[in-house]
Amino acid sequence: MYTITKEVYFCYGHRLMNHPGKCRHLHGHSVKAAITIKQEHLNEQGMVCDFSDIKACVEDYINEHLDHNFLLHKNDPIIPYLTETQERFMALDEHPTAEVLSQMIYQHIKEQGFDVDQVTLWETASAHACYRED
Ligand SMILES: Nc1nc2c(c(=O)[nH]1)N=C([C@H](O)[C@H](O)COP(=O)(O)OP(=O)(O)OP(=O)(O)O)CN2
Ligand SMILES: [Zn+2]
Repeated sequence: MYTITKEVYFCYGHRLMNHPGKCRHLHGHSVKAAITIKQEHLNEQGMVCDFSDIKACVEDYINEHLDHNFLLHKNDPIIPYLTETQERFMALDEHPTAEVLSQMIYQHIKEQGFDVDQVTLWETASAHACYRED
């Protein structure tokens, strides 16, 4: 089994509404997502796939949904204010944790037909979450 990993970088604001500590406050992160694709056999170019194919697969999704966006739980009380002032945000059914964002990116890549192994989201230099299936 071969795997390759492409890193992409973006940033977002969020808060974790039920967090008992500082993360319940509005704050932001500049993050790295590491996307790993797997293949049993290499293609005619000797690759799992081109690194640039992975970037092309995720960059529109990240720019449209995650990058420089405010990622909030759908019950966050700031949503009416952001709506009223026409600020950008995305309301999620789940809390906007690194785990949930990893799963969202994973799902998108899978839907594009890639054999995705895992997505790891580094939310800070010392903390990351990973989503994989199997
Ligand atoms: N399992 C998770 N725990 C936490 C998440 C998460 O997404 N999944 N997110 C947060 C905060 O949003 C933020 O990432 C803070 O993380 P943390 O590492 O606690 O913050 P610091 O960088 O300030 O860490 P220090 O090592 O204390 O400097 C919290 N938990
Ligand atoms: Zn955070």
